[in-house]
Order: sequence, then C-alpha cells, then structure tokens
Amino acid sequence: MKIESINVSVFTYPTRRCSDSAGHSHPGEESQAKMALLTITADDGTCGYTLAPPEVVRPYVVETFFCPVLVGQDPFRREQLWQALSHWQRGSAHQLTERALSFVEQALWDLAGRKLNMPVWKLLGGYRDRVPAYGSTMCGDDLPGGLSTPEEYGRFAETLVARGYKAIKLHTWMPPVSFAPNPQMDVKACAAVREAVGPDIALMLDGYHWYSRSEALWIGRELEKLGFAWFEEPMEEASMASYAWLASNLNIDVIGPESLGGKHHSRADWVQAGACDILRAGANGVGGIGPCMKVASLAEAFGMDCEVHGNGAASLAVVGAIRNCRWYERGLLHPFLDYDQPAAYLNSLVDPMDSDGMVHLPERPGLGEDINFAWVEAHTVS
Ligand SMILES: O=C(O)[C@H](O)[C@@H](O)[C@@H](O)C(=O)NO
Ligand SMILES: [Mg+2]
Repeated sequence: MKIESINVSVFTYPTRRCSDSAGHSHPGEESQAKMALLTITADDGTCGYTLAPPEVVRPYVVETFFCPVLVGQDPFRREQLWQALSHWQRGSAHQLTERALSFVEQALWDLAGRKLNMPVWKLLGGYRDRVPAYGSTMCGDDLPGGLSTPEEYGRFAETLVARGYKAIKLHTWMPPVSFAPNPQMDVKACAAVREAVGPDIALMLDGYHWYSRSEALWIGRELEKLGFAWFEEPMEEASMASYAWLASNLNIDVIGPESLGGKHHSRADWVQAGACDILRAGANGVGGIGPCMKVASLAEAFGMDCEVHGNGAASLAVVGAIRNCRWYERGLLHPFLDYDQPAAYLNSLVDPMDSDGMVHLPERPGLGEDINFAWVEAHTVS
C-alpha cells in the first residue's frame, strides 16, 4: 500500500462564531467561514481525511513538506513518517507548524481506521466507549445576556448542569474586553458559578494567560477556597520556572502546558521541573494523536493525569483510548450558541453527549467525523 496523493479542498460554511483580536472565539452575526478538508489517498483507493484551518494546511505546506515526505510511502508507517516530518520542521523556517503536523498525522490515522474498518480510539487501545465531558465556556465578553457578568456565568452554569454536564471550565475575560485582565472579576465569576451549581460539580478556571506570579497566586488561593479542581494557564507557559514556583505554592492542581510548543519533549521537562500537577496536550496542537498518546503515557508513568486539550475527533479518540484523563473538553460553549447543532458540513456530531454528561465514542471507522461530502463538494472554493 502506498500514498498516491495528498489534496486539500477549501470550502465555505455558515457560522456564528467569530474571533477577537487575541484569537479567542465569541458569538457574532452569521458569516461565511472557510474550512479545509485534507485528503490522503492511497493506491488502493483508501482515503484518510482531516478537517483543518485552511491556513494551517495551505498549498505551500502540502507541496513543500507533506508530499515530498509522504507520497510513495506506506501510510501505515505513521511513526516513521511523523519522525521524518518532525525533523523537517527544524529547517522549515517555522513554516511547518505543530498544528500542520498534527492534522496530516491525523489523516494517516483516519486512513488506517477506514482501511481496517475500525474506529481510531479502538486502534489506540479502546479503554472506554464513553467519557464524561466538561463544559468549556467561551471567554467572557461584553454582550448583554452573554458572559458579560459573574451572574451571567452563574446562570449559564445552571443551564449546563441541566444539560447534563458534571464539570464546567470557565474561560474568563481577556482583552480586548475593556476591564480585562481582572483577577477580582475572574474570582467573582468563579464564585458565582460555585454558588449556582453547588459543591458536587467539578469546576476549573482557564483565565488570562499572562498574569504575574503574584496575581496567579492570589487567584489560585481563592480557587482553593471555592473547591476548584484545577487552575489552567494563568501565566506565560514559556516560563516553566513560574509554573514550578506557582505549583509549589498552591494546593489546587496546576495543569499544563497547553499552548507551549515542543510536543512531548516540553511536557517531559514540565514533569521533571514539577511545573504542573496534571499534564496537558491536545491532538491538534502537540503534533498529532501519536505525540498526544506519548504525553499521556509519560503522565501515567509519573502517576499523573493528562487532561487532553480541546474538542474534536482526534482528541476524543485519545480520551477514549486512555485511563488517565478524567474529562473530555466539550466546547467552546456560550449562551447564544447551540453546540449540539452540527456544522453544515457534518451530518452529525462526533461528540454527542447524553443527559448524564457522557460523550459516546464514534463507532464509525477512522476518526469518526460524519462528513457531509456533498456539502463540501457543493461549497468548495479552492
Ligand atoms: O485558543 C485558545 O486559547 C484555546 O482554544 C482555548 O480557547 C481553549 O481551547 C482552551 O484553552 N482550552 O483549554
Ligand atoms: Mg486552556
């Protein structure tokens, strides 16, 4: 079996999600967005697919890195192909990103699953066929009735518990919201949510990512009083020393790194430095499903959990495959948006959640995305 071609088609779809100047998503007016469908085709006709941001898998990346390394190769030799691409990264002048590496690697997993008629989460180990989800809110905003006050966070948390969530993670206010960053407001939102949902719902905070050590320490101690389960990315993750200092001064679990590069290598340094109590990695950012599994194994070897970052088929497959992850991150959620409504290019969600807050792993072969190929074809623009 050999890889014959790698293609990307970009298509449009309607969305009410928009990004602010810091790249965080919020609800907005309906607009047309673009998504890329990356397809790896083998010589026997088997295909592997991933959905990715068009800029991440743009033609230059496909032609300069993906095709020279993958075309003509056996698609089942994922580790060898991943190592080759990973080594090309150094000479790519930062053009071959870890997200690009993640998406092409995921397409190889999807191809393997489709060829073997098996869901990827079972190929990875198949630890469980359903996982508890936490509701991960969008960042705060200044939209009346949205997430503009602590009370609105509390009310939204009540609706999430009614939907079935047994855990909720708050992303609080960040610039460009006028009063952000604001440690006191962050804590007020956390207190309002704890008051609204009671003591039995697990709560976590993922706040402004550039607080000082002093600000982070104060917030962390307030979260301890509120019985929060973990404290996420309160400071610049490039400063591992700051996280080692914070983790040594707090009882609440400090989790990370999420946005830091370095794949599974940087995660090993964080464990060695005591910079976190819970490791973090997502299949879309750490270099793909394989590196994400390596981080999970590293965490397990040190008696730690690895809380997988982000929603989506690939991260969900990892969560379904391993024991040492307590939650699937389902989101991002907002009072104005219905997460349970699949995007126009999907026939159904890859992460449906029942009324007990359990997400059921897909039984479809491959990653399990239920892609509406007719929609993609009809709305392809390049
Ligand atoms: O863009 C981001 O910072 C992330 O996507 C973020 O919104 C969210 O996914 C996160 O931090 N999860 O933990
Ligand atoms: Mg986060």
